[in-house]
Amino acid sequence: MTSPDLTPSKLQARGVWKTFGAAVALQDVNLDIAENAFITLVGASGCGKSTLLRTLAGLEARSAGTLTCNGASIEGPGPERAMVFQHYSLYPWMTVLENIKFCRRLAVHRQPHDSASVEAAAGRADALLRLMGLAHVASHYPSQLSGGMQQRVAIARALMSRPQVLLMDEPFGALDAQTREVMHDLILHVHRLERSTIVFVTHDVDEAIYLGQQVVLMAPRPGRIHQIHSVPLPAQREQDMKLSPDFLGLKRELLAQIRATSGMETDFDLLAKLSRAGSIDLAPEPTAHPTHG
Ligand SMILES: Nc1ncnc2c1ncn2[C@@H]1O[C@H](COP(=O)(O)OP(=O)(O)OP(=O)(O)O)[C@@H](O)[C@H]1O
Repeated sequence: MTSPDLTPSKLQARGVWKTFGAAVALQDVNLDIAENAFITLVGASGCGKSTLLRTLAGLEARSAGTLTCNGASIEGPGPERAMVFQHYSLYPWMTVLENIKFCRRLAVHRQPHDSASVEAAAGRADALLRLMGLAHVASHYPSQLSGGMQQRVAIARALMSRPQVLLMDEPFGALDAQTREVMHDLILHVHRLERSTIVFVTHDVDEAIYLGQQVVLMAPRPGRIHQIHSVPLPAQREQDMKLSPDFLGLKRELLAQIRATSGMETDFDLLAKLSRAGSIDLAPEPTAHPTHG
């Protein structure tokens, strides 16, 4: 993860802390994210994944340390960084196309613009509609779309201003398993095409491995980076790879680390404990066979 000094990181954290009163959400976070990387953040609930993402977005101020994008200190949101949330946050009274163009419209109002820039924006919106498979619903309203479609609109909207960095907070968390798989391949395609740097938060270890070139495993109380794993899979992902020994080996290791760092008990641990306490008997009673005399 650490880049040589000659190729500066796109995003860099040095000694970053974030506290909420007595709670330490981030403890001494150091991270280098290279340009065009796809990084996933995974870990038990409360380990600081969202807080780290929000500080990178500039939505949350850090308590200590330095955080840079392109070498410049992050002191708030910026046009080079876009965020996608789990809940689609679309404007219900706008069509799909209007939603996608909306952020761009805000930006244009801040700058002098000419017909060429407006035309370029229209071309970009059309290209994103096609890329995200939304061309046939351009004039629909969000309530007429499935959850997966709504999230595609939210991603297209985030991409409209050509951000260099896409920060995604459990964007597929509310989708069903099949839709998630489609979205995984779509976001990998978007990453290849747009050449953006993506930081993606998830609870789901399979999702973290399938999408990430590197998986940053975080641990709670205090929130911190536990270990950074490189994903030993070919760059061009295919769904079948989820059954490969490399995938399953990393999955096993990540799950064990999440359990160990969170003090989480599996259902089996809990059953074993109850059994030892005498509250439950796991061993089946030997069945008494009727004797036929
Ligand atoms: N605004 C806030 N005020 C107080 N405490 C907060 C706030 N935001 C986060 N925290 C605390 O900081 C810690 C990290 O929270 P965070 O939401 O970043 O974790 P997470 O790994 O994203 O969790 P989850 O996976 O459950 O979303 C938690 O203990 C949380 O309670």
